[in-house]
Amino acid sequence: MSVNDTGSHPHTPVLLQNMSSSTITLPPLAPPSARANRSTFGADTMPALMESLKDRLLFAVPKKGRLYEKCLELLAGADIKYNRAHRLDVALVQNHPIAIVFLPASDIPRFVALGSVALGITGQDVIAESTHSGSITELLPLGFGKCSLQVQVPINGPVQTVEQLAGGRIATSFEVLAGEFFGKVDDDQQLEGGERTKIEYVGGSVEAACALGMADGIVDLVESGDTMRAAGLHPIHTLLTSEAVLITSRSPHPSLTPQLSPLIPMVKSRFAGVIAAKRYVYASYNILRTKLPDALRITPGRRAATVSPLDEEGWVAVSAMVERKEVASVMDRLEAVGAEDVLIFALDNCRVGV
Ligand SMILES: Nc1ncnc2c1ncn2[C@@H]1O[C@H](COP(=O)(O)OP(=O)(O)OP(=O)(O)O)[C@@H](O)[C@H]1O
Ligand SMILES: O=P(O)(O)OC[C@H]1O[C@H](OP(=O)(O)OP(=O)(O)O)[C@H](O)[C@@H]1O
Repeated sequence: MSVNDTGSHPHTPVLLQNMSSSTITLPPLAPPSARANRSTFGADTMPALMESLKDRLLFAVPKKGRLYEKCLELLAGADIKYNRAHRLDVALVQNHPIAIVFLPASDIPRFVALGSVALGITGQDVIAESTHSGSITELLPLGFGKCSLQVQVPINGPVQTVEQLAGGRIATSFEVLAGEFFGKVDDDQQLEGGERTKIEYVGGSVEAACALGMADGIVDLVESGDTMRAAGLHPIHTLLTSEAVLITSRSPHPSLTPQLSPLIPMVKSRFAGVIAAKRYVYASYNILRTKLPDALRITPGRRAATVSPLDEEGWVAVSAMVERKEVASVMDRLEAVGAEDVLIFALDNCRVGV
């Protein structure tokens, strides 16, 4: 994961670099040589594309990496349909006045904060690292891309605390967050001669830095911990936990017209429905009315369970939403209190909030 939110961005899609339309604010241009090599958006294509983006809400989605597939699933679940031409980083949505803009996850906070795009998906880690975090509102946590930003050191090395790392060398893609964190450690430690911890930027494979002798410790993202274990590292401190979030700018761009503004709550509520449908299942069972209190303690439902009389004296049917991750244990416990005909249904979609 490489983060570079402050300077010019060699990977910023040429479409966005070249467009000059009232609908978007322009990031810095890439060097002419870089532009000359990217022939996807010829002079013929550009005006038509710019015209088609007018009166559309621009929505930035990571173009690759850990968040990409999950974002596509979310868009499909929310019935946001688009055609993406080969090599094109902009896709027009067919059934809404929205255009999806595929950007590097680390650039999305900047585009959203500047109002160049109205909505975006990226990781909270990337937002925290961004110089624009103060201009961004998180609308909805998306439940994927969960990871932690940790200080990791060699398992058998001489350094085992962050205090011992003070004055040493740290390799990271998160220069801002690591710099802030070790700045405080340095302030507390007051090393002789005012020595400070050195933060070295690396764009990826950060875990290799200690073995290569370029760092005493690293600051990097960890999910399962497999990468760090394989590199002989272990965590000694967690700077933050993160997941993917739907974001917008704190101060909406003037291009966000009254026609386009309602699309933001619509996308948010559709995404929330897709997330909830993944998180919950629908449980239904029959039980003797005398055992109902025991059963309702197991399946209280989100607001309350639905209880209906059965056409058999003394029996009721119960239905309630249950968290998917708990479903096996819920079924065991229902059986134990006398529930019969326990059925579990997957939800296709729903509107219940998350
Ligand atoms: N191991 C992981 N598990 C879960 N989420 C992760 C993990 N690594 C990264 N992420 C999340 O995905 C985001 C994008 O990371 P990823 O490494 O896929 O970026 P990328 O777009 O490939 O960027 P780069 O080219 O800079 O490496 C991160 O900012 C973080 O929010
Ligand atoms: O705890 P784990 O589940 O093993 O995941 C952690 C790894 O995932 C990320 O890198 P990624 O694989 O995205 O590649 P990168 O090093 O090129 O950024 C991160 O930088 C770690 O290397």
